[in-house]
Amino acid sequence: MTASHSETQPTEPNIPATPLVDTQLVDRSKLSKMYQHYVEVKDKYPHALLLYRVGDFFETFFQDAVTVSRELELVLTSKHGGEVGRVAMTGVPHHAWERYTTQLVEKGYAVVICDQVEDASEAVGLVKREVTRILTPGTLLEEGMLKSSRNNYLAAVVIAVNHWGLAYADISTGEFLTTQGSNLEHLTQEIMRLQPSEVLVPTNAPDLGTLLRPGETSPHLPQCLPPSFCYSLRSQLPFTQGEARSTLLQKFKVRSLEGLGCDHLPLAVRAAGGLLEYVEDMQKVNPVSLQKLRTYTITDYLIVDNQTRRNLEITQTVRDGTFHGSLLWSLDRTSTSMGGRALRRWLLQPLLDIKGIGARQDTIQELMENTPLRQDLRQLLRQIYDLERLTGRSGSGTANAKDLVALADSLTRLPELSRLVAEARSPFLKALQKVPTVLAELAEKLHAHLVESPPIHIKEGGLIRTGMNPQLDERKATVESDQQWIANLEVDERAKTGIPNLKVGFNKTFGYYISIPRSKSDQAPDNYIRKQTLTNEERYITPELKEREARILTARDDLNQLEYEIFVELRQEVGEQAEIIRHISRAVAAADVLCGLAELAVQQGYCRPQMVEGRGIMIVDGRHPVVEQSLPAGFFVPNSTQLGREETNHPDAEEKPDLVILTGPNASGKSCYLRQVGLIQLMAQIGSFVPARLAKLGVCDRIFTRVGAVDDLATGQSTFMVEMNETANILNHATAKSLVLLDEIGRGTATFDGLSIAWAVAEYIAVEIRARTIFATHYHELNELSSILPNVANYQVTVKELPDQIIFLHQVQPGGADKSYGIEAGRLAGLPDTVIQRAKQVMGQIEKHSKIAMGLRENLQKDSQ
Ligand SMILES: Nc1ncnc2c1ncn2[C@@H]1O[C@H](COP(=O)(O)OP(=O)(O)OP(=O)(O)O)[C@@H](O)[C@H]1O
Repeated sequence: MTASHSETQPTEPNIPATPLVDTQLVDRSKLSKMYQHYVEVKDKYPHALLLYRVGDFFETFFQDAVTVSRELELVLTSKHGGEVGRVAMTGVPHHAWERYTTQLVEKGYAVVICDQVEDASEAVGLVKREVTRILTPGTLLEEGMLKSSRNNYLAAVVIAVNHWGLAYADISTGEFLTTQGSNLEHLTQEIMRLQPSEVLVPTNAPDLGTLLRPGETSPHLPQCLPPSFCYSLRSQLPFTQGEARSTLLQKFKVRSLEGLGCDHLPLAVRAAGGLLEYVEDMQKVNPVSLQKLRTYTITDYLIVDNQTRRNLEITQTVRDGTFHGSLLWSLDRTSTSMGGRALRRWLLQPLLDIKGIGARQDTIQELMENTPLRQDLRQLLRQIYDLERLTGRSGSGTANAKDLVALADSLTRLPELSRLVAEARSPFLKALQKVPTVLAELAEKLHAHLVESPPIHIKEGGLIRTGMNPQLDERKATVESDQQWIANLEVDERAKTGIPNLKVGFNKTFGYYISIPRSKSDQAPDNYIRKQTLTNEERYITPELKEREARILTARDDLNQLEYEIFVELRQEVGEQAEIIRHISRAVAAADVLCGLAELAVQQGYCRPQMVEGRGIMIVDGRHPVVEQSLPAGFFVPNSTQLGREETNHPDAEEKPDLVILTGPNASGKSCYLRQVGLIQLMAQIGSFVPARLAKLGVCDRIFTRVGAVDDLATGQSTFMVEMNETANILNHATAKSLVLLDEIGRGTATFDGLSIAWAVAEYIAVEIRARTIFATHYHELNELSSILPNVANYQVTVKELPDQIIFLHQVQPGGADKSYGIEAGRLAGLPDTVIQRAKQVMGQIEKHSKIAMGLRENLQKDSQ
């Protein structure tokens, strides 16, 4: 398709550019027709970048041209816009729009695609154009724009003083959930967990519709919303109770919200209703099918705050933010994208409910014990494509024929899957035993209609098999006979003219033509009309050929059109079954996660942790799941853990401390041990088996970590202030059911301040909170606490000291380290000898005069008398 010539003035990049760049300031009456239309569309989408199809390009003008050229590093040029003169312009080839748009959307822009909807060659006057797609970071459907391994969430928040409602949806998979809470800090945490691509915020801002890109601020954005996301400022109206309620009732065709579980949650309703309205608004261009709204409660899950998620490197490493080296990386043995996404969701939302954990464990256990079942299942799962997203694209009318074939192939695997698990006993496998017959029928129908390997384009034919539709077959026969006619023509004309290398060819400009070498052109018969002369050939047409051509092209267009219509009908049928397909997809995803975890448990020798209601954490020979996989087999030194003193009348009321003071030289393995305990607990609460010989774990309500010292330059806070903020957060929120992992506290200030704070924090946790805690420190003075408080114990990571080196044993043993080896580490690192000697001298002096520990003990004993 090309635009009519009058529309595409040649661009002249070298012209000194003072082009017009603002659609608001331009005298519209002086714009040529196409630009007038452009500006009209732009008016409707003032906050999005408008990409406008002109010939083989998507072009953008005025202020958008400046933005697009800056963001995509494209040349900014200009074009004649009519009497007004030149307007700023930049463009991208039409076939590459997805690639360029992805970059813009990733940078936080909304993009509107205005495409030509009629063939430019047939257009009378201005080519007809319409908005065919609106893309915002949270409403993507295109396969190339989404990451298969993670959900792409659109969220909406409603805040009323200290209370909040949060809804979120993944348009590509249909997931739609809502919740509400009464602590704004929880809202922040929940948004951080979800990492939404776009968050809708109702405001009374004057610039409604604005999409704030990550880091951009607005006085209309509530403070509790973390700045690292895209926020879309929306009108308040759809978020009001009345509007939101009726949007939900209408959408889900229910009389009351009771069935959706949110009738008593007004803020959750408002957020969900507002989100739905936004999606429906988009839907005018691209329909989206969302699943039925589900309501959840954040306190039903283990709370892992952002700090802990980062410190425990759950989805990415701290050092360089990569997936490789994260917990998710080490656990992921899934076979499908749906399973990969589900595992990520589970890891970010571990369970509290022992029954729920048990159901997952039972499934893993069955799959571990039944190796053939596990292997066959993994084999079969690998043949299942992304049913969730394929269904989403079908429902929204963006799936192509290849997508439907992939979907049909995957649906065909489901009955095989259910036969495979027919004898299974565990809950997640049983869920696969019944596959609705309608899906097998649908798969059969799709396979029967669609050719095995259809083209990507759906309007150019070649999609539907012969024998499915008599009218289609008739049209195919006509086209085939026409093609045969053309083929015969070449043979006939060669015979007639005696020119052996005469050919019949086709191109877009001239249609069918007869080509003769120039040397033989004098032999061209009289009825040949010369159309084009090339270096070596002459091209002709004949009236007969042209007549036939018109017929052929019409017949082909008719055929393609009918194929397209049949395809769209099939696609709609898939869309109608979206709910059922997605239901089974969720079951497949869960089985895939568990099958992967079973495989992992077998490969790595994990054990099934016994989950209990009490506070005890008992791990025998635990290992760090990631470090272990990064080291050669057998190199990781396992270590055990005992934490969580039970009430004295409890049968398990043995000598388990609540708080462990962990000391040991630099690089001996303190941090590794600390994280290992957190990761084992977290893995256990997603239902996974754990890297240990034996484990008995009381369920935790929250895991807190305070690790390392990183300057938070973004918020301008010093290392020490970050540390204190994080510590304050822990002390204010931890409970006796929490697990607290502290790696160094008080190091960012003067030694005595630091030590005093560390001491007081440890004491407060052990005495007031009684959270299960491991406190790694270089302040050996803290070892004194264990002689004062009964629920504190000392552990150390041991090393072997040789005359000129230290051997790291990585073994955690009872007792406090009596030496810090810091000076030794400095010597090994190459500090000059004189500095080392002097340091030893100074240390000797300090130790001689230090009465910190003794003084504290005396005071505390006095206090307790
Ligand atoms: N149990 C173990 N088995 C084998 N190697 C281990 C073990 N624990 C730790 N390591 C190795 O030792 C390295 C140092 O461990 P880690 O960072 O935990 O030390 P650290 O005591 O916290 O040091 P620092 O006090 O300097 O922070 C790790 O990168 C890891 O490769």
